[in-house]
Amino acid sequence: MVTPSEQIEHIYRQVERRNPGEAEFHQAVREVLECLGPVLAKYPEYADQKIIERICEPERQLIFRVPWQDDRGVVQIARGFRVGFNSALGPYKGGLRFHPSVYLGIIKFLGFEQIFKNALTGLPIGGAKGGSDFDPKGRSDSEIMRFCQSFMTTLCHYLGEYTDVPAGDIGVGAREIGYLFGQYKRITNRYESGVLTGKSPEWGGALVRREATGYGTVYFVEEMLKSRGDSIEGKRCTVSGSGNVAIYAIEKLQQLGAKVIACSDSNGIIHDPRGIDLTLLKQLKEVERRRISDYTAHRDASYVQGGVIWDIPCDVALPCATQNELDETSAKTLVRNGCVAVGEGANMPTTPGGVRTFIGAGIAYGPGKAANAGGVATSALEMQQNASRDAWTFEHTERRLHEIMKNIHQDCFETAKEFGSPGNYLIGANIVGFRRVAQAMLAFGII
Ligand SMILES: NC(=O)C1=CN([C@@H]2O[C@H](COP(=O)(O)OP(=O)(O)OC[C@H]3O[C@@H](n4cnc5c(N)ncnc54)[C@H](O)[C@@H]3O)[C@@H](O)[C@H]2O)C=CC1
Ligand SMILES: O=C(O)CCC(=O)C(=O)O
Repeated sequence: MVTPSEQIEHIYRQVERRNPGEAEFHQAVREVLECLGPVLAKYPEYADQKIIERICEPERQLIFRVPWQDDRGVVQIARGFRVGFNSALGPYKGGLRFHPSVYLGIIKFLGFEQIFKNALTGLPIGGAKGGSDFDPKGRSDSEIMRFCQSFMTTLCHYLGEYTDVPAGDIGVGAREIGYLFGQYKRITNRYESGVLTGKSPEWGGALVRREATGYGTVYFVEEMLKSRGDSIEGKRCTVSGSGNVAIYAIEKLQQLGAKVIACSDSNGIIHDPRGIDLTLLKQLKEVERRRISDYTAHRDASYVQGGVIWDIPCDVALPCATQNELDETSAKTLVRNGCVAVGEGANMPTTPGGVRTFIGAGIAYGPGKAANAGGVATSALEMQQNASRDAWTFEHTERRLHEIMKNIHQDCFETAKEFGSPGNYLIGANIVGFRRVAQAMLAFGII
């Protein structure tokens, strides 16, 4: 008789063997699979129908050449990716990442995470991710436009509001979505608003989508603290990154009465004990697209090149930059310094050792697929508005986002309890997301 944990170990070994060299994908799969033992014990039909094995195999994977010309007239060749991982709950949905570190293993880890995250939102969206190893840093506006046009020239054949709906991620914001949408419209001869989300509100985008991931992460942390009789008000917070997710996490933390004392970019960290000046940060990062070190030219704060933000004592830590940015050593430092809550705005920012440290210490740990689901949830709200040719107010959309985040928290909280691990949001999130997808897959038969 093979036990559920032996079955799971066997499946994981198969995934490793079939996807060599994709370390981030292996890490994401292992984390989910390690939570599923009690689920297989309760639902033996999942094993009979090989639901886990099917979920670990993407439904489709596209890799394509993206040739483009730089401002000097030199031809450049990048690689494009789009992985449609699972469409049991709806059309493929997930962002595009433009960053030189992108390869198939990164896109697959992100796409895999997206399956469960999207299921957690309770909205009808499947899981996908895409992107390119194109490096937008230092590129002119016209280079970005030419690259986006070339990228979409190939990708457009695989998209559609009922098929696959990309959005932004690292290196892809409203500017890139504009160029991508323009090219899609030109090639297909269709003004298909619902084919991309994260659009500008002037031409079909949802208000609050820009803010949604950061705001949602803070709402999730607020719920975790509330469940422990605590609140965000007055907390000292550190937020890594200074991109879309970080900026709007800082905004919501400040609105709720917290003080954010540090943020970062890939070069270094800013420590501003009086509290980050958000107007200045937005001007530097969103308008002027500068490095965060320039903050100190305008304000009395310290900049540490290559510093570790998690060394700064705080009550609440929000990793909002990139995968594996918070390791076991940093996790131990945070716990030792009295940190009571961690909310992952980024995807898989904490290494497995770091996650074990947080859970072992009993602090409130909100895993990315639950805590940062507000971004994709608001993308689904953007799709709703596009489908009904409607545009909701900021207040209405933010209220919907807030409700969704509260529901995600509640579902994770209750499910962790149901499976014997109260307070463990990692187990709660993975089981809620997995069970929803698994039930739909069972209903569809072997496809
Ligand atoms: N944009 C969205 O709606 C969503 C984004 N995410 C995740 O949030 C994270 C951040 O994404 P965005 O803010 O959209 O990207 P972005 O491109 O707007 O910003 C990324 C930020 O991270 C910083 N960064 C990158 N590597 C770093 C490192 N090693 N150390 C410190 N800082 C570093 C960059 O300097 C930049 O400030 C990513 O993990 C992304 O997958 C998750 C859910 C939705
Ligand atoms: O809004 C979306 O469709 C995707 C957001 C995303 O890429 C993510 O949740 O990591």
